[in-house]
Amino acid sequence: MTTTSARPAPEPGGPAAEDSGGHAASESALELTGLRRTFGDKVAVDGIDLAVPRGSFFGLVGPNGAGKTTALSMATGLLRPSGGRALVHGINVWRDPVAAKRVLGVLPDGLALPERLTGGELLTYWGRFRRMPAGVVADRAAELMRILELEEAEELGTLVGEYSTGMRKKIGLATALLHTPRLLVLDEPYEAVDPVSARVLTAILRRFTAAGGTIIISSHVMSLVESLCDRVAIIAAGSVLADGTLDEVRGGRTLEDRFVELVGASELGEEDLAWIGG
Ligand SMILES: Nc1ncnc2c1ncn2[C@@H]1O[C@H](COP(=O)(O)OP(=O)(O)OP(=O)(O)O)[C@@H](O)[C@H]1O
Repeated sequence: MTTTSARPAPEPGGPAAEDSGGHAASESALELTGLRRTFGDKVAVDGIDLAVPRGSFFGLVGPNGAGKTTALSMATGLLRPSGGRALVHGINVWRDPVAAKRVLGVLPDGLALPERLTGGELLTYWGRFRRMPAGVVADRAAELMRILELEEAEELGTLVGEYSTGMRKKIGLATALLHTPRLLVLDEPYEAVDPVSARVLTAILRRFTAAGGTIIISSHVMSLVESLCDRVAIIAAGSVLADGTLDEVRGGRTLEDRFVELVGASELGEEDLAWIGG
């Protein structure tokens, strides 16, 4: 297990030990160095260092407001860091975003989707946007829609704007998978997804890592992270409190116990909310 230390944060796109192709030779699928983000006086992410080995299934956990979404958004080119660096397979996300996004599949928090397209149209648009051959896009889109049980909605001409929250999650995941990324970064992928679809999602994600891909998920469901992930980081107040293999971080306890121990539990006192229930 490691803990973060306060080290000076390099600037986004700053110097790195890079190869002749301009990309750092890295064993990590994702490497964050001194990554930092402030909003006014608020420090959302406080110079975190994190390395996610290739082929791992990595869980990022932390309480509400810990900085998970902010960190993942900076790591995937969606939010510009105030300082520090993010490398995806050795590619600097903020210096070479096009190359980085080629190997990245992202399911962001609160995904904004074109509302006036059907799911199938969205995948077609997305595939063309990524310059994929039309036939490949059509085949993959049809397969993803079938496996994610969005086929019926497609046949009815349901627009993405009419999708339920779980359906939006699923079509978002399909867009993340379509171009065969090497690193999937999924913010709360299971949120609002029904149990049957969750099983399908798990099978897809396991197949992805079995084929050599790397996955990073954020989640509040500790049992889910324990069952899926081989590596975990616990973050709170913008800092990494622990990271390592699941067993290193748990230290012989459950992940939830370790989480509460590190983050601190708030107890409900006898006098609190005395008015509840009349
Ligand atoms: N656009 C923004 N403007 C101002 N503050 C922000 C903004 N985005 C995030 N924050 C603040 O940064 C901190 C980290 O937020 P973030 O959304 O990254 O947390 P999180 O760990 O993903 O939380 P949750 O588990 O509740 O989704 C919070 O204090 C939040 O209020």
